[in-house]
Amino acid sequence: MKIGILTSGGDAPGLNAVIRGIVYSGIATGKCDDFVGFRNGWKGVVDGDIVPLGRHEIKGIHKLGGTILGTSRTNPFEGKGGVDRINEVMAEHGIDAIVAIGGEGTLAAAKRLTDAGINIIGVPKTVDNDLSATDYTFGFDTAVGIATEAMDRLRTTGDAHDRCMIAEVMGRHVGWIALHSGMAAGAHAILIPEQKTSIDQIMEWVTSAHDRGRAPLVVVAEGFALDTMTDVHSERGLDAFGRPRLGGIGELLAPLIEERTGIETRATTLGHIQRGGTPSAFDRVLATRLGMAALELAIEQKWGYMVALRGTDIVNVSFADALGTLKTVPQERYDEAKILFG
Ligand SMILES: Nc1ncnc2c1ncn2[C@@H]1O[C@H](COP(=O)(O)OP(=O)(O)O)[C@@H](O)[C@H]1O
Ligand SMILES: O=P(O)(O)OC[C@H]1O[C@](O)(COP(=O)(O)O)[C@@H](O)[C@@H]1O
Ligand SMILES: [Mg+2]
Repeated sequence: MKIGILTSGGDAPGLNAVIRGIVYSGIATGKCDDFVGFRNGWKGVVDGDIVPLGRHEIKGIHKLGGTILGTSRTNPFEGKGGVDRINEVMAEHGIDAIVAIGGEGTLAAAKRLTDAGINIIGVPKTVDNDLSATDYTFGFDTAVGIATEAMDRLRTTGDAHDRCMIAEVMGRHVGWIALHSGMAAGAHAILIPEQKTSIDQIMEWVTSAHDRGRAPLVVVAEGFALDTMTDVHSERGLDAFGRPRLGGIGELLAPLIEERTGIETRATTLGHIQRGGTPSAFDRVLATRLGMAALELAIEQKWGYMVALRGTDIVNVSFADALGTLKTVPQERYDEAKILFG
């Protein structure tokens, strides 16, 4: 069997470890030794942009951030794409199956293509950790680690100047990165999309921390909205799929907090730093195991399934069951964190 691998959507630390896990386990078990990579996500499938993937290409890549294959947010049904074109490219290159490593967007496309008869296995990826079918996605632990380290640094400069520091993190429409990095850094307030909050409440938390002699740290997820806002804060237009590009809520909150509390306030948006660089050990192990399990699924020809983490086990979930609902931060996880606010 010849397997083509692609990485699609926003990159996440651990993508290379998945690629290595698939190829290496295929070769090591003797189950498959014929792999190629599609460059830049679905774009490479549609364009027939294909590179060899052998032992040489995957050597040591589990330690590297980004993806050796490149990624994009290309929709495989748009432009010259579509089922016929993809079948044509696969036949031309003798490719029997695709392993698609991506988030909910990539996997939604994978489901449509599988329904049309193309052999696809999925591997879930996102720093946002918002896929409901898996307990954790690789990339999340690394992003939380980077954000936590940044917040530790924001706290020392905040302390030195007696300022309120706002750290804005990624996560799109969920607050997982904010919740975990905020708890790890000991934030005085964590603002997430799942919990609309008033400026008065934020002011109360900031003032109470400051009254105890602390330099308040406020962690805000990019998708957070104040209770007075009708929509998320977006000032950079739409992405290729027509979704609002998020970012900037921290800068919006800073003058409001400063004005109401009288405490000098600075905002830092961590942005793509959270997705760059070397994956954590946890993410390398998770990504490698997911890659190995994806290879097994392909050998079993379980098309239309993705691998997922449940507890400490790697399990299989059908695309149909995996897609649909976002994994948001449950009320009890927020309530637990909130006890330590202020
Ligand atoms: N329902 C869908 N059908 C077909 N293609 C889709 C669908 N949803 C998303 N895509 C395509 O997949 C790309 C990757 O999805 P995106 O959400 O950007 O990243 P991720 O895979 O990380 O969630 C999108 O830019 C879009 O072109
Ligand atoms: O890299 P871009 O296109 O600016 O997108 C930023 C978005 O990508 C993410 O980092 C990851 O999202 P996906 O996993 O859906 O690709 C979000 O947290 C963020 O909102
Ligand atoms: Mg997505």
